[in-house]
Amino acid sequence: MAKTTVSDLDLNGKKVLMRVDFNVPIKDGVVGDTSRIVGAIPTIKYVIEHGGKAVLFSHLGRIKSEDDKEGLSLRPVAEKLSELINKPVTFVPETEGKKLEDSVNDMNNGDILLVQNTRYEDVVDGENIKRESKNDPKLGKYWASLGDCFVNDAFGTAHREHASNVGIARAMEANNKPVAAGFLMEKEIKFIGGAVNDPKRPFVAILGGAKVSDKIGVIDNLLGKADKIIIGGGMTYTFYAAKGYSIGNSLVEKDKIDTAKEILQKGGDKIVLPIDSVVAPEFKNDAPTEVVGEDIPDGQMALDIGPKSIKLFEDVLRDAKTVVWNGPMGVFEMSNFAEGTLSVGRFLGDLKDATTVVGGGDSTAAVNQLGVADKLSHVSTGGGASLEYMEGKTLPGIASITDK
Ligand SMILES: Nc1ncnc2c1ncn2[C@@H]1O[C@H](COP(=O)(O)OP(=O)(O)O)[C@@H](O)[C@H]1O
Ligand SMILES: O=C(OP(=O)(O)O)[C@H](O)COP(=O)(O)O
Ligand SMILES: [Mg+2]
Repeated sequence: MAKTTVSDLDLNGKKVLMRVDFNVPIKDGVVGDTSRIVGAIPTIKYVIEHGGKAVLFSHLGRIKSEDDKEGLSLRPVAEKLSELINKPVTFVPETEGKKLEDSVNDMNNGDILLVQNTRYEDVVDGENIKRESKNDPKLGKYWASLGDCFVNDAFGTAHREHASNVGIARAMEANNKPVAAGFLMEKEIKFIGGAVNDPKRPFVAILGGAKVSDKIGVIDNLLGKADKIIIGGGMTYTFYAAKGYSIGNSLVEKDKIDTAKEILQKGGDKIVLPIDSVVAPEFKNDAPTEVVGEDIPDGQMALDIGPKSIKLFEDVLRDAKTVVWNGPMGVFEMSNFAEGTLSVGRFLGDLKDATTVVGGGDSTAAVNQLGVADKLSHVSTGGGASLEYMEGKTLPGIASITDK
């Protein structure tokens, strides 16, 4: 890679600002899947073992109001990191101010500090101003002023142009301070880059999850590359709406229905949609469930693909030689809506002679829950990031790392 990496830096005694992607599943204050934390540990260890002071930044979830903040504190992640790396981790519950500055200045070589969720800066005094997510240059400049160099190891966030990745990098470069990639970033770029260049065919992409408007655009590009594109999960119902099916209270992004129509027209029978769904009247694991066909009844929401869809998808995947999967097939965090996701994961684990790539914070959690991660070719910490990288897009998080 023609990018500066952490091993090119002089770290001894330096305040090393690091962007990591610790956007991990948390339920009732307890961290679920730890892949993204574990993934960043080699770089963190390298920094502290070379005498650096590691100052970590990450986002967690999406903050739209003051009420979102408490449940999206990074404190449980600091505790989990400390347990996994077997060292104390200082957590600073603020994203700016004297306490943060003093805490950084008080660090000794080899210390680790985690700053509060960078998206706390999206809502200031109750106003949703998106300082972090819209990359307010003043914020990047402020954070950059806290350190001597910047290491970006957040591959999962590389498709975002935010203050805590691109903003810090630009401000650092403006002051002639180094900006480098971490080892996870390096590893992901190497693998994802090769995964779909000249793929062995049939090449099947599976797209699900909940980030419909983010990821629907990728399908258009994948149409030119993949032999089949399976749509599942929350992505399904925007396509159902485009086909004129009723969708009840299922997840839908209305302003993407036209995009879905265009994709269906262009893709023809390349696009494979679920033919049945598990529905419930409420977003709750103990709500009564029912399997329905392509029309979702009023008052019901579709929370998983049904058994016929699982069979259909398996038939499409059976001969595949390359499979790329991002986004769960249902709300797998609730056991009654997990079967679709777990079945697809199991099937991929058993596919013979195929390159299988699974990406995304939540999809990774699902394959780890199943214990099939070892049977896959690559499990990526990035969902949206790996999809956009495969499309051949320049990811802002990567572009902002200094060229060698
Ligand atoms: N039918 C559905 N309705 C609502 N949410 C869904 C549905 N299917 C999947 N999801 C949700 O999608 C989320 C994951 O989506 P996403 O973040 O795009 O995937 P990844 O993290 O793997 O990239 C999960 O939290 C899951 O509960
Ligand atoms: O979890 C993430 O992406 P993913 O859900 O596509 O795997 C990244 O941390 C990016 O999060 P964002 O989509 O809220 O910017
Ligand atoms: Mg996710």
